[in-house]
Amino acid sequence: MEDPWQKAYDFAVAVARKAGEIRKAGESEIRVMTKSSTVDLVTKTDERVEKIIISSLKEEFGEDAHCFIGEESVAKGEPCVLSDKPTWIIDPVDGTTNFVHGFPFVAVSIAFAVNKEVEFGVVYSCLEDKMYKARKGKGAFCDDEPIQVSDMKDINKSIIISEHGTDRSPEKVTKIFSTMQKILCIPVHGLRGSGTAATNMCLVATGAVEAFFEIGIHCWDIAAGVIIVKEAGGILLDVDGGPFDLMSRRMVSANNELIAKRIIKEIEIFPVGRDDAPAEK
Ligand SMILES: Nc1ncnc2c1ncn2[C@@H]1O[C@H](CO)[C@@H](O)[C@H]1OP(=O)(O)O
Ligand SMILES: [Mg+2]
Repeated sequence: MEDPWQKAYDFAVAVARKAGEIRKAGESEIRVMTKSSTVDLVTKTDERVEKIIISSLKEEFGEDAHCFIGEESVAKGEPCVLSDKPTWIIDPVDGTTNFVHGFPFVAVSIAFAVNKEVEFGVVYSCLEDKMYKARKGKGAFCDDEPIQVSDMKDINKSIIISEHGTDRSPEKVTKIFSTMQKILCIPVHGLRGSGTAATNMCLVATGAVEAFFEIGIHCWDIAAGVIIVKEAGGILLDVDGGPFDLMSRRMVSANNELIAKRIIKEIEIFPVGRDDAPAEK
């Protein structure tokens, strides 16, 4: 039987590279704006790159063949609902704050979901020039080399990634730092954060770190990373240990269940609205 999504997968890799190159070339001036708060940044590049990605995909596959969830389109009021229809989930610039400051981890993240399950994902870490990709049942790769999660089972010999997001209300920041303190004091070898969720997940997939968890991320930050981690042999769970839900804005990705569950014991959960929650009137 002909492989139904191979062409889309190959095209996604090409589009991610093209989008990353636009970014690498740089703008003479980065125009920074804010979204939900003064630390939630967006640039004209984010908007421009997302438009280029979506119009390239529409041109290739037809105007109405697929659905789209894109970070900047949702910010402008487009719906963020994952249906059973083939859906592209796009973050044109994951790590916008890094991009604005010249901190060298910025990724383009493109995922494709069918029947609400991610079929393939591509993360182009454009300043490092690393292309991560994975397709359901076909393995995970970095620059065409197979990648595999770490086989570490000992939390005391692990590196864990987390981020602190853009919500700076003291209650949330206190919970985030309390969780980080508890994890550091297990103790673990180290705590890290690249500033991009998509890249963080690829670091789990390559075995550079054992786990990455965050509350507050969005589906477009992690959709491609989800399949890359799974295909590299890792697991995804909710922060309460239940099944992972792409639209819940909560995630633990890890090399194995032992490490994931050990971290989950320390996570102080705080509420965040779902990505697919009905828009407030
Ligand atoms: N409100 C939020 N809380 C936590 N993480 C968020 C967030 N909004 C975006 N992120 C994403 O999480 C990572 C850092 O916390 C980045 O990948 C960032 O994506 P962005 O750069 O596309 O905004
Ligand atoms: Mg993002």
